[in-house]
Amino acid sequence: MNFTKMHGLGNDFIILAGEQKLPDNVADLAIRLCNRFFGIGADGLVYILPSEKADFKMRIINSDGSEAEQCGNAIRCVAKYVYDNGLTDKLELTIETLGAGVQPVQLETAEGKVNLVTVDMGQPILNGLDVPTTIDANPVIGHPVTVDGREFAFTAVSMGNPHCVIYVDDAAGFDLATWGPKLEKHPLFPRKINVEFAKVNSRSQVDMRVWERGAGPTLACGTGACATLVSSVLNGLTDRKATISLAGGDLLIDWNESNNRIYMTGPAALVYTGTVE
Ligand SMILES: N[C@@H](CCC[C@H](N)C(=O)O)C(=O)O
Repeated sequence: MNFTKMHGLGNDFIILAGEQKLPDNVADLAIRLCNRFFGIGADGLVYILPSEKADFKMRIINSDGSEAEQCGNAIRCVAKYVYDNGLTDKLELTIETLGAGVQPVQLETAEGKVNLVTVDMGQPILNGLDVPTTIDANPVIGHPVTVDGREFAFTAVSMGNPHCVIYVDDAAGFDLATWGPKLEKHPLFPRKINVEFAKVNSRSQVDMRVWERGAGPTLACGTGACATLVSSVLNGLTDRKATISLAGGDLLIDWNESNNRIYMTGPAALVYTGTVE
């Protein structure tokens, strides 16, 4: 198999293109290829497929073999891949996702290659049962969740995939490994959840660290950055446009007031191409 390794702010992916559909053994393949010791190593396996509704379709399989509905960093990598490899010459295109519909994407190039991508990530889902959580409220803001005797307050947001945002005193120093997996699998979250730990520094800048459903601690999460901005607006902590600073770098997130849509701008990068059996 020919593959391309790419990343969005260090959230890294194995990109496979040229297939017509996902193989039957896609979960096993993702687990094997994403393994950082016995495989190529990545947070997820991404397929670029033909679409009947959009220019391209993207499917994202987490490193544990579970399929996610959407991935903000991967969609930027897909956009760069298709342009840089001559599969399209459009600087404005559409990409179909499993759980967030068809998403319009704008590309910025430097020396003929894509370096910055803005994605229309659509409208956030705030109804608790739809995120999904087990909480029948709309929106779910500052709801308590207790793990091992420690209580956190979370705000629930779906960007096609589920997120809970928790405010902490020190996001960069937060103990993700202890609390992340327990929150990810808490019974309040029937399809598990991506967990963002955020520290608001000003009305236009937030530090965030993430424990991802199906992938663990990653250096960045695009949908998580969108969820963090939405949560921060709902909690009265930031304006509708802010920089979300992740371990791998910054994303600019803009929640448009007139159409309720979220625009994410950030880089995408090629690491290398290769072949694997
Ligand atoms: N890293 C991603 C999200 C990938 C999917 C996630 N782990 C899930 O299971 O929902 C992003 O950049 O959005």
